[in-house]
Amino acid sequence: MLIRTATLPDGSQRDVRVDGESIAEVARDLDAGNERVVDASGKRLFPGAIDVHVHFRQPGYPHKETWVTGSRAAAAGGVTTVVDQPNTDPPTVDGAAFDRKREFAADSLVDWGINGGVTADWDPDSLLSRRLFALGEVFLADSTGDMGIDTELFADAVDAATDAGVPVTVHAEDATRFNEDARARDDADAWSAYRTAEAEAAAVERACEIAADRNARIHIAHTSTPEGIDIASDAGMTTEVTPHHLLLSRKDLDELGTLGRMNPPLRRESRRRKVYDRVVDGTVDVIATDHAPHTRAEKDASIWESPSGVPGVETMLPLLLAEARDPETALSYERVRDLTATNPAAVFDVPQKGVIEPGADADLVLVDTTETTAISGDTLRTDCGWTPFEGFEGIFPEWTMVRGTVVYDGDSDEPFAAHDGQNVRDADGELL
Ligand SMILES: O=C1C[C@@H](C(=O)O)NC(=O)N1
Repeated sequence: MLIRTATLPDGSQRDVRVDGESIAEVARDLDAGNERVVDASGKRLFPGAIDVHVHFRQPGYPHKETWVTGSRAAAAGGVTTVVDQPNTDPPTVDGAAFDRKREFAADSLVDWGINGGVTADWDPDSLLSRRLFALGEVFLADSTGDMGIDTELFADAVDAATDAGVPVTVHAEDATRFNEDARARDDADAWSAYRTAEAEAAAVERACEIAADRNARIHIAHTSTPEGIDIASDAGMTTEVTPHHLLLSRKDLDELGTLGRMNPPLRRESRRRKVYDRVVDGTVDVIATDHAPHTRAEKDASIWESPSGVPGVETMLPLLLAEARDPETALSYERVRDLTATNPAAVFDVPQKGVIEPGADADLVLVDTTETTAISGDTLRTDCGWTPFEGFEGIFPEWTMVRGTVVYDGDSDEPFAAHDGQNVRDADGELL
């Protein structure tokens, strides 16, 4: 396929030739051979997004999401690689559980990686002998799945992963810093009052100290506070922010109710703005969704009983593109590309993804940034059927390509192609 006159994220116009699964050429005025030509003039072409933090719920909870519905949601949102987290049933804490999850991942329309987790009864030897994407999210406090561990076990896990050459991602909250007084309340904001910003900052600090003592590098998942971001960044570690911590705050909880409960929770508007600044200025490395679907019926409970988590894989890139288009924000299309594709590929060492360059995987997303659509839970592909971003404007893909195959075509009556997503390759081009 020859994609003609596409506007790349940096504003330059190029032709992009796709040959098989890879990008063959990126240049001006390429001659068309015997191939399909797509006129992309006036449209923008992005590298497919790499969402390094999704919960696709299989095995264990297929009523919340499956690899089929989750990966369709990803493709419809311009995400061409997803990385699944270990809090499934069974939890992905040994080699057998990894192998079992791999069978479900075979249903994925987009490329994928599988993370391994840590619990008191994990089996590091068998787990780390598998081709993990990363060890993580390692939970330093309980969340969905109750996989919180203490810092001693965390230190052992960092040692084991570092010896095996596997990156570590951390869910950093310190439950000893939660505000027990908030337990007396029953409004939706009580969750944010309970799981405090200080609890995140303290856990980030401790995790970074443990890593630094070992000369190891860790990646802090879904940082929700400027304090947490700054501590990690000053310690030379990488950070990730979710779209919900970037765009929503405690002031939205009146309307969201328990749909706005997640871990870490939404923060005050003043903190959200500072998180946004750090996303714009390059302090934050990665945007990832923490796509954590639960059914509406499950969420429809008291703030203390409702499960934590919101869906997000389908709306991340559309929301960020709408932010970049808005002249009132300082977010650029180039920065969106870096946060969603180039940086996650660099942080996790997946060099064949995240860039539009000859030799890279042809993971591409074409968008028309002149058109926005109001986001609605009714039309999203995630099986949970709701979104915390109801009514927000998004710029959705016209089509999404994974390794040369258009897996999602928004103009078609049958938008999803049959396609086998693959485990991403490691730096040597070997299948993970
Ligand atoms: O850490 C997590 C886990 C996730 C889930 O539901 O799996 N939901 C969250 O809100 N945070």
